[in-house]
Amino acid sequence: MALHLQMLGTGSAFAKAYFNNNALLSTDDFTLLIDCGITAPMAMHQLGITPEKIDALLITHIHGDHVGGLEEFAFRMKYGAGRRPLLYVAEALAGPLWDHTLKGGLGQDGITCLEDVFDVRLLREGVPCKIAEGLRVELIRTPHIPGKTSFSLYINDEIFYSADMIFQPKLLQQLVDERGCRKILHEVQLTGIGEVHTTLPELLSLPRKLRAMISLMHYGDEMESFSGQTGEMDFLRQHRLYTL
Ligand SMILES: Nc1ccn([C@@H]2O[C@@H]3COP(=O)(O)O[C@H]3[C@H]2O)c(=O)n1
Ligand SMILES: [Zn+2]
Ligand SMILES: [Zn+2]
Repeated sequence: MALHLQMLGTGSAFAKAYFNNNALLSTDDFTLLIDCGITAPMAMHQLGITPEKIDALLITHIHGDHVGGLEEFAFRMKYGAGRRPLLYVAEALAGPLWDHTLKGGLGQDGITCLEDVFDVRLLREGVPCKIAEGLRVELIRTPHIPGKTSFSLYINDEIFYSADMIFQPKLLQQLVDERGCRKILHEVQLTGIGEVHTTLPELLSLPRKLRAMISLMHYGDEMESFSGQTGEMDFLRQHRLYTL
């Protein structure tokens, strides 16, 4: 079954020309939203996508550009559709997501925990989870910021979707050599040092075979000025439909 990708946004955390780097991944009859950032409600509105049309959410880590839209999503599903959306989240993130991010806004009479607004499915690192027919996801813990637990995704045993992460060339090479990875959707920081992200020069240092598999996302407003400077790698464009 073909997998389709449509990015709600392809921007870095503070990009203004692009929405937050959130992805719609769809099979023929199931749509998963990977991350739901601050700008996700507006991006969905522009695309004519209501929360009811999304079958499940999955979050990679707790930063505003990845979870900041969950409050609106949950409220609209509860008071609009009258149901709890499916939320796939790493065991390690479920507690902090409620306690440190959502409780303040969503907490009220009748809503006292994550499970009151989401149908929570806990994911374990390294254990593939069948989310739908033709859609399996495995969490791979990848370093982002010290003390900030973050998970990249290995999808259908062939597609790597990076969370925000510092450069991990050995992981990328290993996925390709040993696990049959054929496509890499990778965050990129185009300017400055890559203290908490992967820089373009780092990705350009990868072997050509890997570069040819990479599409870039989570980039800044300066993206267009880097046209032609990314070697074999292309920029994912927000809202465009891709078949993976
Ligand atoms: N040590 C850090 C921590 C955070 N940041 C910025 O904050 C953003 C949070 O969302 P992000 O997409 O992970 O990108 C982070 C950096 O821009 C940063 O630049 N350096
Ligand atoms: Zn981010
Ligand atoms: Zn982040």
